[in-house]
Amino acid sequence: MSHAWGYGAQDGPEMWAESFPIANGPRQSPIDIVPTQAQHDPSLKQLKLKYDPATAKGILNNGHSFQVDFTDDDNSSTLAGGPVTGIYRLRQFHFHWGSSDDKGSEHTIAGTKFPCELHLVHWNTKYPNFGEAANKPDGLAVVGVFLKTGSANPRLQKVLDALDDIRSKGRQTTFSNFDPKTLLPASLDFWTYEGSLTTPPLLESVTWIVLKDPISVSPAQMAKFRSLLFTSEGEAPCCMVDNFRPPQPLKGRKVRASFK
Ligand SMILES: NS(=O)(=O)c1ccc(NC(=S)OCCc2ccsc2)cc1
Ligand SMILES: [Zn+2]
Repeated sequence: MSHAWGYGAQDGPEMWAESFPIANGPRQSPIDIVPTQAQHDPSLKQLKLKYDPATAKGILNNGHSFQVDFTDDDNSSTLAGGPVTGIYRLRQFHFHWGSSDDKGSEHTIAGTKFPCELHLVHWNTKYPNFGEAANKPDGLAVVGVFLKTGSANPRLQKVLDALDDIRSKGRQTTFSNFDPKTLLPASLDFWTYEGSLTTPPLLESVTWIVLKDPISVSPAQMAKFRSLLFTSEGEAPCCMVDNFRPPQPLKGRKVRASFK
């Protein structure tokens, strides 16, 4: 049975539970983060991110977003500290965005939506590989970064310039010598909670680490994201926009803050 899913009226987030019943599970993502209800946890360690630009491999339009993939056969690019135990390896990063600047992020802050959200996806090296880690409760750690409209962000430009080569679903090209740390804000203050993948298979295996501070993106740069297509070459073109899942019920989960 095909588990074809998307973000349209017929195959979007409201329909996903039909093929992926975990969509109504106890630890689904994203969520609305309410800062006044998050508890400062002084036992949370500082986030330790170590990325080697040489591990950047390629950039792919996967029909839902685009992702920059990294070689993850050693501990060259890793996440440690913060809320996690052990070492997690960087697998890929990707984004979610809207058709207009008033929406696009998956997590929201007290109901506020951002035009775009970056996800850096890591897997726990206590498991042999991503696929094995992806279905374990402590298998994945995703760092979320909000993008806020303002001045152009020069650090995004290399990624955005590559989009011309991957306009349609299935297109990919090489993407090398890139340090994703350049995409992060100055402060690594974060909120953290136990959640899931925000797209099918919606596995409840993600420790979410959502940074408090956004990075900037200009309206012209947002237009570049929106120039991508959900569709393959030869199909009627459908703009890749609004590829975000709305916030899901908290179901009693606690959100912790690394800062006061
Ligand atoms: N938006 S998200 O960061 O929660 C996110 C991250 C990764 C994925 N899925 C990936 S990388 O799937 C790779 C294929 C796979 C293998 C085992 S389970 C999925 C989906 C959503
Ligand atoms: Zn994502």
